[in-house]
Amino acid sequence: MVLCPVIGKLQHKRVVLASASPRRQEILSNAGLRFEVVPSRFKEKLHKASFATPYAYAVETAKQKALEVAGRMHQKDLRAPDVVIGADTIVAVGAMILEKPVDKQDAYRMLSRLNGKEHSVFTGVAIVHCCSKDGRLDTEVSEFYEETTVKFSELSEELLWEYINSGEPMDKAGGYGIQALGGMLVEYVHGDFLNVVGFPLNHFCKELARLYYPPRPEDLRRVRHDSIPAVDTFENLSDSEAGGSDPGQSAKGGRGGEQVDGDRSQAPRTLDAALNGAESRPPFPTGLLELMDGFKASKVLFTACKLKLFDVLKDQGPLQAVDVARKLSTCAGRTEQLLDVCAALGLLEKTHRGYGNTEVATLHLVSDGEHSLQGLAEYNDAHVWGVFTRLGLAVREGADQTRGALGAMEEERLSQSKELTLQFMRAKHSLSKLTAHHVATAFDLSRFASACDLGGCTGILARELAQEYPRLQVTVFDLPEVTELSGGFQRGGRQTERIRFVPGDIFKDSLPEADLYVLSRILQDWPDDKLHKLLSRISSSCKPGGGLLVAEAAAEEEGASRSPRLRTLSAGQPRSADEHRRLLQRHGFRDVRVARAGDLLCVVLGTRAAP
Ligand SMILES: O=c1[nH]cc([C@@H]2O[C@H](COP(=O)(O)OP(=O)(O)OP(=O)(O)O)[C@@H](O)[C@H]2O)c(=O)[nH]1
Repeated sequence: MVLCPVIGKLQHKRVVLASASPRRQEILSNAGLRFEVVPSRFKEKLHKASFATPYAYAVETAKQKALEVAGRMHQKDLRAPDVVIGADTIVAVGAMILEKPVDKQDAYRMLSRLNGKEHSVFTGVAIVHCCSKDGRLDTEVSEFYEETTVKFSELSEELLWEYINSGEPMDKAGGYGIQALGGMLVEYVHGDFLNVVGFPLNHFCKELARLYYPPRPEDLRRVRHDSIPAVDTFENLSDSEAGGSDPGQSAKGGRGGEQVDGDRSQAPRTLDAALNGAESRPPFPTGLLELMDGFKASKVLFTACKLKLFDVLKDQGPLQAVDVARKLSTCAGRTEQLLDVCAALGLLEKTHRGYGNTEVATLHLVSDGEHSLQGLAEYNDAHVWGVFTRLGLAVREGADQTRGALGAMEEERLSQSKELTLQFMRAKHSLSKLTAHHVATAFDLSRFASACDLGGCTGILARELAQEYPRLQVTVFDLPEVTELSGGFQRGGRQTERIRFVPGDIFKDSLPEADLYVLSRILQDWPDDKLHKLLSRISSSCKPGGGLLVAEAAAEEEGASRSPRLRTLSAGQPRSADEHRRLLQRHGFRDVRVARAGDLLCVVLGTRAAP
């Protein structure tokens, strides 16, 4: 959702953030901006002494970063993006400029200089509007800076070294990260906090408002002495009331770009006629192009996982591309390309010390992490990818065939090797870890004394149920080859005493007795005949007053994001709340209630009526 209409103004443009800083990426994506990340290769080596002020240096560096990316992209594709955003954050103590420390001693020098004193943090920002005409790149640059004052407490040598040894200072201007451990060093902040973190979002929105909304005459009178709109100006704007425009037009309308030297009254250079005629061109189809390229991004992620790239970087990173290639025994040139794309996708951070995992990679892509999704990536690469290549055939041959694609895969899995079963289990295990808590808590299940998770695989949901409901006994019912391997996924814990694994086939064997039956992400994989067979078996085993809890991918109209639909495309359309309700009612369940569980699932609970 885009709250702020000025951010929305960039929605149909191809926007590029020319920065490798994960903080900038986070600030802008949190604000609802959709953009690509192309880290700048501009070397931050401008001659500081030649700038009259520290902020002039930051603004010029930001501009050069953005222009380098615009130029490179234009050269490569002969088509530059619409907008390139560059930024540069520095710390200034008097006239001295501090950037990112090069090593621990450097970090120590910086932090000692800041110790017990007040300093300024400047972020220079450049918004470059690009236009290609006759193979030539034309740019219009708007630039500004923001200043925030920060004061450090008096800190002991011991504390400074402890902080330096945490590793946090190394990729941060001035050698500290105010948003993390570095926040403990800070006594006060005057000004925009996000500016210290790396991007002055508020000023950026004001700048967009200035560029995209030409002033009405009464506004001109009101803001005559300050061309930057007040905060409420951009917060209250909407397209209809303000008459949005492109910056080329606003430039014609006379609102000037802010100059580095603080002269805000000068108008910026206008773009050539091609940009002024932009109204007649259709909006840039960013979303569509993203869709067309989406498979490439998935394949990059799968390949990096398969090569164990994130594991290597976790243990030994950051590493230069050539060292990564050596460790993975891969081609150096191609490895560097893979690393750069991973950085552009937000999976890696690229700094002068080399490539390292981002937080999301550390959390979800390292194989032995508590929240690892490695198994899912591996399985999607090895199997789901193949299923989707048969999507055309499935669609041509009808819905049952489409559903059959996953069913066929399931059957293929069953007839195949232990390694394939393990791969399937790892995928299900990692996905269940994300959703189990939501499923277990979607309804109050404390009235049930026993539960049976049908197709419960490694028992992740069983564990969550046992943890949530202290008197609940849980049975995990799954195929013998699955229950046999499930031991490898168990870790200790008191609640495991109340969990047992029973081998069996949900379609053939008698179901274990239980007050509550659970089907989590099972129904979606089967064609209708099998699905009804399964529900009718459950209905026969369930005592009156007992329950059936079903968790399935949520349908889009219930507010789910696009991904659940994609995830189940080859297994048919996710059911709506009403369809779920009717399905359970048809099999003898009443009081059917539906709830959302997290972002992905819809959970349904029904009570078995007396026959
Ligand atoms: O409190 C904090 N202060 C600063 C930061 C981060 O520091 C860096 C500043 O470096 P720079 O502006 O040169 O940006 P880079 O990271 O090198 O990326 P570019 O590709 O844009 O050059 C910046 O990442 C801030 O976010 C911080 O995190 N906390």
